Amino acid sequence: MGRVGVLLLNLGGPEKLEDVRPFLFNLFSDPEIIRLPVTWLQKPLAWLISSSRYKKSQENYKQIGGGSPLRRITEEQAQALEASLAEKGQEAKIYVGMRYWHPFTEDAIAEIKKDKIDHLVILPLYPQFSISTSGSSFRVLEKLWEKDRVLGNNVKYSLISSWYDRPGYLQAMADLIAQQLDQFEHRDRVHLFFSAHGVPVSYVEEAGDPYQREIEACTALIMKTLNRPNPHTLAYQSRVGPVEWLQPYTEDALQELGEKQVKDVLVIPISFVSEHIETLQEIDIEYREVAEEAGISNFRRVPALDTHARFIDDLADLVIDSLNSPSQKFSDVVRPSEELKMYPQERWEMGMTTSAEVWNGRLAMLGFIALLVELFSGKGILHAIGIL
Ligand SMILES: C=CC1=C(C)c2cc3[nH]c(cc4nc(cc5[nH]c(cc1n2)c(C)c5CCC(=O)O)C(CCC(=O)O)=C4C)c(C)c3C=C
Ligand SMILES: [Fe+2]
Repeated sequence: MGRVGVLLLNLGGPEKLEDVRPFLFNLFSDPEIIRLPVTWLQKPLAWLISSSRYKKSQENYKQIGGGSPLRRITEEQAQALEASLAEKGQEAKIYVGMRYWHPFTEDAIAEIKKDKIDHLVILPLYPQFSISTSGSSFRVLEKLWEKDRVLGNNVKYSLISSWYDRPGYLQAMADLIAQQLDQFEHRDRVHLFFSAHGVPVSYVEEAGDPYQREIEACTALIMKTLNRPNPHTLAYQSRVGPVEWLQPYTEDALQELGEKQVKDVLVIPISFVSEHIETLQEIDIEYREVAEEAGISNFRRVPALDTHARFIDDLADLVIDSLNSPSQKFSDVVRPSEELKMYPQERWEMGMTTSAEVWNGRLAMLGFIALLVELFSGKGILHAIGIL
């Protein structure tokens, strides 16, 4: 098998307040995050949104100590995984590849080439697959493999697209939930509130993103593993922009529980395995306020898995299993197909005619001018709906 490497994929986060704006620019430049009909508009729009959003976003990062803990935690997970693999007799070097901030995926791949890795296991730290997360990182990798002969010829890879149904992951989640439940005075009446990061509805309904299906299956499996009688709800958080996202929204679902006189709520962040801004700021500060105003007096959150021993042990088993079984290719996972429509292609088939392309261009130009006017005047539709 030769030299084995494991590439942990993650989103990345700004480490300092000055990083927030370029981080947001990178994020909104990704066509898997904002799907536009014309590609040339992507960067101007990313510049516009990051320029107008970064101050609000910086305020949130200030509340959690001035930066995202994601790099530190992902590196700790990498170390723990390397140690766990060594204990199981599998030597492997672990690399971290972030999509929108340092250490970037491209830099990790440069290291992998330098270290002459023969077999690379590609493991996203997202339990469930989404076009916007694992899919986007797989696309970056696919392009690198296509472009670079050394990679294409010398580095064999095993691709893991999602792993939300792993027994060790489920058990680790259930253990963390049980530990928190047992700290409530009336533990059987606590409402378990699964909160997943949302995606726009169009990702699921038009582009065929399996994310919602996997989130729902994961919630059911965790409830089964936990084996407690508590009622539960699944809701979606972190909505951005004016389009419809998966529902129910976390804030509405909390309000509804308050109206039903529910007093004890335990929030379980489900789409991510590290603490990050959306657990530390959005849930712990913003949603806590919503809950308390709605009359939920005991509001707690389950901590993220981070380097939980059972979880890391299971990731190590997953890596070993994937080395010994046939792997999917990037093209199996992210090439547009009848079921899964990655950006940009199919949604814009109507744009394949010359006249439609011309009109797309004109409309995009008009839109861009309107955005510039709005940015500088502070008035317009995007301000009215809250995106700027
Ligand atoms: C499974 C997890 C995630 C999905 C799905 C996801 C989709 C998604 N996110 C945005 C917009 C933003 N995401 C931001 C930060 C952020 N998002 C995730 C996870 C998922 N995103 C993480 C782990 C982080 C980083 C957290 C950190 O600690 O820094 C941000 C920036 C933060 C902010 O300004 O609020 C934005 C913006 C979209 C549009 C989207 C799906 C289309
Ligand atoms: Fe996000």
